[in-house]
Amino acid sequence: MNLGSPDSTAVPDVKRYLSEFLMDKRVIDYPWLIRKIVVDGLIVPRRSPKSAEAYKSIWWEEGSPLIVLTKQLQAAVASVVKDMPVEIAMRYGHPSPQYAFGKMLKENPDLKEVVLLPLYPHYAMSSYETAVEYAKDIYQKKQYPFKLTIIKPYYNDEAYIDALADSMRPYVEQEYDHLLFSYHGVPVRHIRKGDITGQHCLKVNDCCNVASEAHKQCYRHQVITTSMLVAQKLGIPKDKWSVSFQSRLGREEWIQPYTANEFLELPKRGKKKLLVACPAFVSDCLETLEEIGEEGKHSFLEAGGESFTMIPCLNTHPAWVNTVAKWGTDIREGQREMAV
Ligand SMILES: C=CC1=C(C)c2cc3[nH]c(cc4nc(cc5[nH]c(cc1n2)c(C)c5CCC(=O)O)C(CCC(=O)O)=C4C)c(C)c3C=C
Ligand SMILES: [Fe+2]
Ligand SMILES: [Fe+2]
Repeated sequence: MNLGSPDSTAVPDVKRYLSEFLMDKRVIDYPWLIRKIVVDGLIVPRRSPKSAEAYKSIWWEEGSPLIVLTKQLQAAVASVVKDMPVEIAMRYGHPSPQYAFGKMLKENPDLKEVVLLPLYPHYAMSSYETAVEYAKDIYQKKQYPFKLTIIKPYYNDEAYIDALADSMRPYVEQEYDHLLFSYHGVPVRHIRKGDITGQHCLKVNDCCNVASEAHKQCYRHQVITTSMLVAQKLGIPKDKWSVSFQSRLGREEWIQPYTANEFLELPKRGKKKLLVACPAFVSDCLETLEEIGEEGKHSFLEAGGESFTMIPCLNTHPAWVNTVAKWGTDIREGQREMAV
């Protein structure tokens, strides 16, 4: 299950998509009436034409890159686990979890268990949590006869880290000055709100590096961990990589450092040949192809950078396809460590 995209790059379709996305109470978590005024009264009308232009610049003949790449992942996994049906669903737009569950059940009337893999390695209220809660709601309302098993965030899973490192290795074998892990950002408030202990996140000094139960839901801790494990696996020294956060929306403070600022600062520190990886996204999408690959590249080169290389997301990398297939078969065979 992935995030979803508009049905087309036409402004009305982008409006519909942005409204569904931003009216989600786990994305813009204001009381309903305020959310409605801010989202449908201000953000959506202002943002839709600009967003539609951005989508146009990355759209493929077959459709949105995020949807096309998720379909390609589905086909690749299905070709490995030939005896297990594989479907895709989106949190917003199409296909919905209801469509995917219904299709699987229709084609396999004695279906016993469905394994849901959120295509987000890290826990965030606005990504993993909303996808899972939405699918669970539909599952409960429709009273499907099968069991629903959900894969937990895999940000530190060995097979996931191996696959990510494999996909990045050819790039780090070339000459470069710095590797930037750019993750989708979230508001600072969401990090505090998700702290299950109520006394750890952004309260304890260097919180993300101090062991805590809070890390089960701490996006910042989880993305730092992924970056550290991948850098270790690839043998990249500490001063040659860093983490930053992109895609900020609104005036509120989001977690820092901001990727857009890093693109301006890195050349000043002599980091002129840059590699960028975006592991918050499993499939390349608007936020990687346009925000980083087009806008980000332009601003880094304008600020004195010499070369800018974007490392593709996992997409259909064979190591990732095999990992997903193995998680599915392991769960079917009763090994449940991956499940929530
Ligand atoms: C790690 C995954 C994601 C988190 C966390 C997340 C939080 C988040 N996003 C917005 C607002 C927007 N995000 C948009 C696009 C977008 N976001 C993600 C993933 C996460 N978002 C993806 C994969 C995409 C790309 C979708 C695609 O079709 O390619 C957009 C829409 C595009 C735009 O107008 O910029 C918005 C808006 C918020 C507010 C938020 C956390 C609170
Ligand atoms: Fe987003
Ligand atoms: Fe933390």
